[in-house]
Amino acid sequence: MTRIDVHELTKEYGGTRAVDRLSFTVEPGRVTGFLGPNGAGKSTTMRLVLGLDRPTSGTATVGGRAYASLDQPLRRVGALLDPQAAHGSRTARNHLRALAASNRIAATRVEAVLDEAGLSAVAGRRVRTYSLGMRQRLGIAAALLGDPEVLMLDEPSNGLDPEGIIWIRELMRRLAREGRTVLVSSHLMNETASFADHLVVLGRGRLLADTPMREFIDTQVRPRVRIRTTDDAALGALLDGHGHRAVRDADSGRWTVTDARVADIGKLTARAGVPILELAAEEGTLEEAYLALTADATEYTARPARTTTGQEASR
Ligand SMILES: Nc1ncnc2c1ncn2[C@@H]1O[C@H](COP(=O)(O)OP(=O)(O)OP(=O)(O)O)[C@@H](O)[C@H]1O
Repeated sequence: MTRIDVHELTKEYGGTRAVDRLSFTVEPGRVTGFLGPNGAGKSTTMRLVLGLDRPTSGTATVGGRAYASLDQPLRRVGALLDPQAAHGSRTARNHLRALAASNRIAATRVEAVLDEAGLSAVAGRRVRTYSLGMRQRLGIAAALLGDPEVLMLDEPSNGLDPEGIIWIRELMRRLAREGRTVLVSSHLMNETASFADHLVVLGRGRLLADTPMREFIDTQVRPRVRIRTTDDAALGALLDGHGHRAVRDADSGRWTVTDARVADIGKLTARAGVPILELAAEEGTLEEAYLALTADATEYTARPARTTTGQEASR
């Protein structure tokens, strides 16, 4: 089984510390989402793992070895870093054939990955005529070419249409099920939530979290309960009387009780005889959890828009 091991990794560009004493392990058999604000150091870390840059200090290894020392590296590690990497004047098929030949990969793999990426019908076209999504598919096909145990994909959903997004999600899940090591960076939180088992989160080059996804959300987002009644006055008084913080949305008539569990609120309202139309636990989302964690680690933020409270009545 092949792990990616990053140990005390540091990379400085001039005065900028892009990666700062970073240590984590990417395990096989699961998809690890690699998250962090713009400039957090995700791409730099991937480049260091691939030996495309030299670390200032520390190590990054694949299966215990530096990438540069791997024999036939494309058979061990497949990577998508830059979808523009293919030569525009070549056809997609020829681009992959050249890659296969230089890495002693069987030519039959070319047709297999073209098919896998949905590019068979356009494989004879020059890459310069490809859309961003098609280039992205070609980059993923190239990453899969050597049937590698380790895959590192930098924002693979970029430019993909909805069908392509579903494809890449299923592909990553399947690769993990096959026991491969899959590291995927993304800024799309809903997407990441749909495919990642585990998360590594960076902020300003440092490790902010290395945790299973569900645990990450549960520790960052307090539990909430959604509740609707025919007697708002009674419910409001009951929650208030028991020290619960609750907000009622005027449009839907739903209350959201923060920091509460559905079993407790259910018992409370049942005992008090408050009629209930709806009662549900509200799951925290990855986006909420991520924003809570990275609030202080975001270098580049737009001025927040002025928010309006609408018709919410808060208690
Ligand atoms: N070749 C380089 N020369 C100088 N600075 C660089 C270089 N590559 C990256 N950096 C700097 O290192 C920091 C980390 O950049 P990196 O691209 O790794 O972040 P990222 O997390 O991938 O960001 P994004 O989400 O925007 O892709 C940034 O401050 C960036 O400007």
